[in-house]
Amino acid sequence: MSEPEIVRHADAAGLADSVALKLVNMIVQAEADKRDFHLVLTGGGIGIRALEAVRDHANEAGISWAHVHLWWGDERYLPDKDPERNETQACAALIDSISVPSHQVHPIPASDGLDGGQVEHAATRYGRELAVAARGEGPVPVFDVCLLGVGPDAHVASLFPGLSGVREDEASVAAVRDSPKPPTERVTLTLPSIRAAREVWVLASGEGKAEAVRLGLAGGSVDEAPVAGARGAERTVFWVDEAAASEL
Ligand SMILES: O=C1O[C@H](COP(=O)(O)O)[C@@H](O)[C@H](O)[C@H]1O
Repeated sequence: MSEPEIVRHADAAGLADSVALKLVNMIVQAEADKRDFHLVLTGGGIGIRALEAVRDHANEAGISWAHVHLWWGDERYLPDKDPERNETQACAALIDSISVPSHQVHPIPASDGLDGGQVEHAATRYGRELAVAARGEGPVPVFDVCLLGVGPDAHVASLFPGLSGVREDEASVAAVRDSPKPPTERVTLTLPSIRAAREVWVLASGEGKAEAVRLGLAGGSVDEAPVAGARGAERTVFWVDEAAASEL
């Protein structure tokens, strides 16, 4: 696992823009190499803002999305198109405006889908989809970049302090039934899946995230601060604005 690096920007706008530019450049390079690029999306304020910036830069540059696969780090287990779903927000911010092949967009199942409203079944289904994409090379494909927001309570994806999901070390995907942040039911990648990513990028903006960023970089108990366990195989970057960096 890699040691975290910190990239600081003055504010949320600069942070989102810089994340977007870096991502677009990586996608352009992968397309030039004709290599699949697996990107894990996040929900949350700065995560969605970064996707809007990706849309603007990508459309300006006219990039190809032919080899890009989009996954989600977590989802709020709600009906399809619910405005609180991370997928719905990502579609509005980015996906509806780009020409990524639809079979390469891999949303986490919705609560009104094929799983009869059973969040555990939805988690199992997503785990299977990941395994198929990994083509026998592991439980999940090698994600090029895993984007993660972080909550004020130091959660990442839907791995919350003190809940069992943080300690899951076998399954690639976990169901959450008791999220302290609504909705209570969620589906999340587990830490082993996040750590399988080449690069993990934690995005944090605003003073409310300052303590979580401090804990995430201090590398303390993952059970108390799941963000401390968010590390990439090759690179870990904490993209922060000055307010989120105020306790460093
Ligand atoms: O519920 C969630 O929260 C986190 C952080 O969101 P924020 O609005 O406080 O930035 C997000 O990373 C996660 O994907 C989402 O489901």
